[in-house]
Amino acid sequence: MSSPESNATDAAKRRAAVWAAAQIEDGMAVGLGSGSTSALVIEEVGRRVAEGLRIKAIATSEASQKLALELKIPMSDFAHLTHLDLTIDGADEVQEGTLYLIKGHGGALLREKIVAMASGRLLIAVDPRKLVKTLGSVFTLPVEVVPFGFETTVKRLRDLGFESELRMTDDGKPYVTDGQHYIVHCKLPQVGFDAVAGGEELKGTVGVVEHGLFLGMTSKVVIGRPEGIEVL
Ligand SMILES: O=C[C@H](O)[C@H](O)[C@H](O)COP(=O)(O)O
Repeated sequence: MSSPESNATDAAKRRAAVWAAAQIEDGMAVGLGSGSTSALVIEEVGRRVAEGLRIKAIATSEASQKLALELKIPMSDFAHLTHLDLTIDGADEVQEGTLYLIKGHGGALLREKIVAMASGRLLIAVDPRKLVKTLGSVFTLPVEVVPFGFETTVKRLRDLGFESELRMTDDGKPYVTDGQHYIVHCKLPQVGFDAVAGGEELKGTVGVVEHGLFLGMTSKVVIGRPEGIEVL
């Protein structure tokens, strides 16, 4: 049985998701995010498509693509669309003030970043637990790495000062992303961490494909609250 707390979180996610999906206009090219909040967005988009909304969409993960197809959302790809009007996605952490994000705990950060970068606007839908004062205060930072020589990449990340651990599945194997890479979870220093400089350092590390810091990319954040929604 689900707890009152998880029911409240689910309701908050749904409220944010419904508001976010309502921002899509007829004729738009839309990026569909990944994770549990994005799944609610996709459900709502599917409902609107069934009612006649005409859009083309690109998904940020195999799971979101599958759900969108089941709901008969017209899906496209970057061979046919070079620009998206709006992407709606979730986040693991949203830093108050800067709207900097940590993303990727669902393992989808690389495609999410590619889709967000191709998008005119990035709308993030979250429940209130995702708001933080300091990035990394609740979640680690997922960093996507090439499997070959990942041991050496983890060592380089540790040498940079990040406590780093390879993400494993429940059956003890390395977690593999949709792009066939591994994920390393890095602990962000909680004092004096410069997200922009840190992001550049991570990006410049051999073996790193991408990291889950989304900086200066967010247009708006919608937070589902018990009494309604709040938009930042
Ligand atoms: O890789 C996963 C994504 O970045 C998700 O958007 C993020 O983990 C948030 O997921 P959820 O809405 O399930 O909390």
